[in-house]
Amino acid sequence: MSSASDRSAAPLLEASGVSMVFGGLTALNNVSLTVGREEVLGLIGPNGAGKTTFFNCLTGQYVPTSGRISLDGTTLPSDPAKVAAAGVARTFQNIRLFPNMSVLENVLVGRHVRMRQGAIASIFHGPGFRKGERLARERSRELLDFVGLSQVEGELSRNLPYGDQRRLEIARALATEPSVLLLDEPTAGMNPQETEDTRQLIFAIRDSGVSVIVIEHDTKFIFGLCDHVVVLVQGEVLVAGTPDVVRDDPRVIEAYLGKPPEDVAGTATEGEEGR
Ligand SMILES: Nc1ncnc2c1ncn2[C@@H]1O[C@H](COP(=O)(O)OP(=O)(O)OP(=O)(O)O)[C@@H](O)[C@H]1O
Repeated sequence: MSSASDRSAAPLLEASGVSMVFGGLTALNNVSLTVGREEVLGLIGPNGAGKTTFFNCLTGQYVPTSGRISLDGTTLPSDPAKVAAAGVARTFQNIRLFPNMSVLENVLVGRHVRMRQGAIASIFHGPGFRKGERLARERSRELLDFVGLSQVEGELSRNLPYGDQRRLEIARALATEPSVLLLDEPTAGMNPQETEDTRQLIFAIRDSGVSVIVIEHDTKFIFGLCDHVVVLVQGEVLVAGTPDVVRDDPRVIEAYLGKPPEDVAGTATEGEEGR
């Protein structure tokens, strides 16, 4: 039997030998990685490397052809609702808010993953239901405060500026009370200030006790953010390690980035600020 200290030393999320084959195309081949508690892991790689497919396997959207994914030692089911309830939340490459719902309502949608109202209470809006709704609103407002959107809780989400829509997606994902948050290109299309704000928000999420996996093409952002980085190329792990190790690996520079090293290098010290 494992003790509590054994458990806290063990990885929070573990993928072992995950492969995903679509017809004749191997999108993922034997991918293994771990994510620790309160860790930010970066997942980088060229277009078509399999990054989003890997997220889809983690969240139960895809059933891997082979391999195992576990959270806190328990194998995750291939069912998105059950995976969300187990503690894995995500945002998408393209924003998927409910455009005609308010900012607060969008977060409440995420919150409902955690609500345990009985059918009778829901139908008759009894005291249990009303209390649950009140608590859900309170928690949703806390999250809006956390991401800096308290002032606009009544706005329709479609009227928010782009960067705020991305923050709202993160608040909605956090409303499910995840232990691991998956962010798919959270800074795509952002200006430098929004990108920096997102970096600080991810540090704050980590410090609140949630592990984060981030897919990004902006390697400078990744190297300045993450504790560990995994490089996927053609569905396989090419290199994994700390930002320093990954940035200096010639295979990463040649095989993945094909860019001069000075374009690849982020500053290692940037990543240490958040700790
Ligand atoms: N549902 C699917 N059916 C068939 N092929 C798929 C499916 N989903 C992904 N693929 C293929 O798997 C490969 C990996 O795609 P994926 O979107 O995971 O890459 P990615 O690393 O996220 O790329 P990008 O950086 O461009 O988003 C691609 O060749 C893609 O066409």
